Amino acid sequence: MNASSDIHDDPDLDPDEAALVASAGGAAAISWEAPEGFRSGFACFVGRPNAGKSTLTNAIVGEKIAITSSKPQTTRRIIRGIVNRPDAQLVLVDTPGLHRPRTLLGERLNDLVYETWSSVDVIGVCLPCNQRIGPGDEFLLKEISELPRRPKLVALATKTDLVSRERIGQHLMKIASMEEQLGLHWEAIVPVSALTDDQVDIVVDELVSLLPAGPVLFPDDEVTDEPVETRIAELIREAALEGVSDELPHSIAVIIDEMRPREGRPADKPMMDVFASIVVERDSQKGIIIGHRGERLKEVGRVARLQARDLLGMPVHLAIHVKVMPEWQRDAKYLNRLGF
Ligand SMILES: Nc1nc2c(ncn2[C@@H]2O[C@H](COP(=O)(O)OP(=O)(O)OP(=O)(O)O)[C@@H](O)[C@H]2O)c(=O)[nH]1
Repeated sequence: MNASSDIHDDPDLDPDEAALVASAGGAAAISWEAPEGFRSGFACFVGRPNAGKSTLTNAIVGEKIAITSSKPQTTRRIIRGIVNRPDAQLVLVDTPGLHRPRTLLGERLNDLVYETWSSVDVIGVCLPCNQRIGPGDEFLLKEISELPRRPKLVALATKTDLVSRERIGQHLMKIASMEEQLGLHWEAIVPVSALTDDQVDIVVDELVSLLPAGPVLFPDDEVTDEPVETRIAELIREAALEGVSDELPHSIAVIIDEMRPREGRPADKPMMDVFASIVVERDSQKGIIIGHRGERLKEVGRVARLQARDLLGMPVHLAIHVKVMPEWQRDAKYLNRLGF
């Protein structure tokens, strides 16, 4: 194992940051009793890689919680977002994609997927309008229909902004015909574009209508119960994946080595020190991440630092090391260390 390239951004407050810190103190938790007829429960989105699951989750929850990327299969952890309404609380669970396991990591991820599917009340099946429904989608639905405890299903025809109305119509007909073909039942079929925010509210209405009666499950000022360290690790991973070659995404993991408030700062001007490692499998991959004269890593740090600052509501000093851990995806010891 070896470490390299360390980036340190200028930690001084700029006026923007000062404003952010000033406005971060005022949020108060509101608590209320669940009224008669209140519904609560869990939902997740499934679909082929790139189907738009994370983007839809973000559009619904209205805060950046899951990572989105133009590369397939980058959503690796379960991340919950919570929608609070006067009549319901909807907890969204984001799952990794299901794929043929080639490594121990692959097997563990698939187990996680089945576990998540079985534990939710509703599954939203994302079927992008710009791609034909194929064997991959059918495989996924067959797996769901064979679960011992089958949740309710809603079909979501995603990315409607990319195609014509005529094409949307054909796509919806095809989705409807899957009921008979695969012996399943859609509670609803909803066309939606998360990108242009078209029908996102209808998706939420449908999901909520399928939840059981129940109390508030999480305090209503919580957007996600994912530890903040995990969310910052995801932000760094997302930034590191931007614009890198196709073989890299599966080989990247991020560990937050340490996160602590900077000592000696005035109480009204806090700052967070974050020490993180990007883990890759080979020296050549380390080179790609770091880039010529460290330029790429510096950019990764800059992007992730600004997002971490928004998340924490205070300036962040971010130091990133790149480490090589050969074959980490196959090694139980490394996987445990990385939290899988
Ligand atoms: N035009 C358009 N693009 C979208 C929409 N939703 C998602 N995308 C894009 O599609 C790509 C994949 O979206 P994601 O939300 O990451 O897809 P995912 O299903 O979570 O992908 P995996 O994590 O790989 O399983 C990204 O480039 C998104 O910007 C949409 O409604 N319209």
